[in-house]
Amino acid sequence: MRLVVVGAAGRMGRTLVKAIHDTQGCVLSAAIERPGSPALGQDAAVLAGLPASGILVSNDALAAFVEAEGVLDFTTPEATVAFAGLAAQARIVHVAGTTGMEPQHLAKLEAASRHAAIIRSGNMSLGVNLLAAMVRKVAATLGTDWDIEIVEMHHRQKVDAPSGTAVLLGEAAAQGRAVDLAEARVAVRDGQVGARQPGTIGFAALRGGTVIGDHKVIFAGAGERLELAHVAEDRSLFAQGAVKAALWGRGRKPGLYSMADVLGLDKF
Ligand SMILES: NC(=O)C1=CN([C@@H]2O[C@H](COP(=O)(O)OP(=O)(O)OC[C@H]3O[C@@H](n4cnc5c(N)ncnc54)[C@H](OP(=O)(O)O)[C@@H]3O)[C@@H](O)[C@H]2O)C=CC1
Ligand SMILES: O=C(O)C1=N[C@H](C(=O)O)C[C@H](O)C1
Repeated sequence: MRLVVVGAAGRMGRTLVKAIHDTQGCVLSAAIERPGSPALGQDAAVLAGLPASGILVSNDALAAFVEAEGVLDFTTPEATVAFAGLAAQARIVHVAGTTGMEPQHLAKLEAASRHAAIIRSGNMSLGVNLLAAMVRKVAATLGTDWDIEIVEMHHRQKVDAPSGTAVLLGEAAAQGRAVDLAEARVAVRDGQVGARQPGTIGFAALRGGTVIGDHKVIFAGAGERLELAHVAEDRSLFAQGAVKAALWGRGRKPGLYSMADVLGLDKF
């Protein structure tokens, strides 16, 4: 499968180039960065710590997409919306791992998914998607006298909070309780905030050092606590998940899909 990596010089971009190199049946067909990026003209494989491939980083996304079958996109919400439009034009699979997406970005992704398969997830790992399925089940089993709090920690360079994974886990908890996360969510506490409101789902975001991604969902009841956690030890697990998603999406009809679809976890 011919794959383009956008944001190819970023932390995930470099990891994706390596994952494509390591996957039989996949080939890097182009590497894209924004206009003005110092990475333009550099060999994408060399940036990823591999021997030179001859694929030089460029900023002509549409030209790259029409020659490819899929695009792996871990960039920014604005860039991902633009790439979704181009991937729809080129009718190629779009794997969107970008987090911090607001409702207006998601609406545009939804529109683009009428023309091409988009697989979007705040976390492409098997472990987190399995955790989400467990959280949904536990939240459905326990009543609202069990408080739900989601704690995440990431490296100091991360720009969005709460993390996409924390939101994904919050959505799973909200689904389990049959409530709307937008109404139940409490993402900031500072000062005299008053006692915890029953039924809310709280978030706490920690930032520091080089932490790749730690997530914990706490169910706090009277006199006991249940904690479900995931620790990402290497970015390659997200990249491998993204490549798997692209392969799964090849030949699939247009639509907006999730990693749970790719991993067949809906039946869990
Ligand atoms: N779903 C998942 O499993 C995972 C999701 N993520 C998410 O992926 C995203 C990227 O993370 P990370 O790699 O750490 O971030 P980085 O900042 O290291 O990488 C993002 C890259 O995208 C580039 N970029 C930005 N705008 C454009 C554009 N318009 N065209 C082309 N390239 C562009 C940036 O270039 P420049 O720096 O020059 O602006 C940068 O090289 C985040 O939203 C993160 O949360 C991360 C890990 C796993
Ligand atoms: O920015 C990151 O690094 C990560 N982002 C994703 C998120 O926001 O949940 C996934 C992973 O935790 C790493």
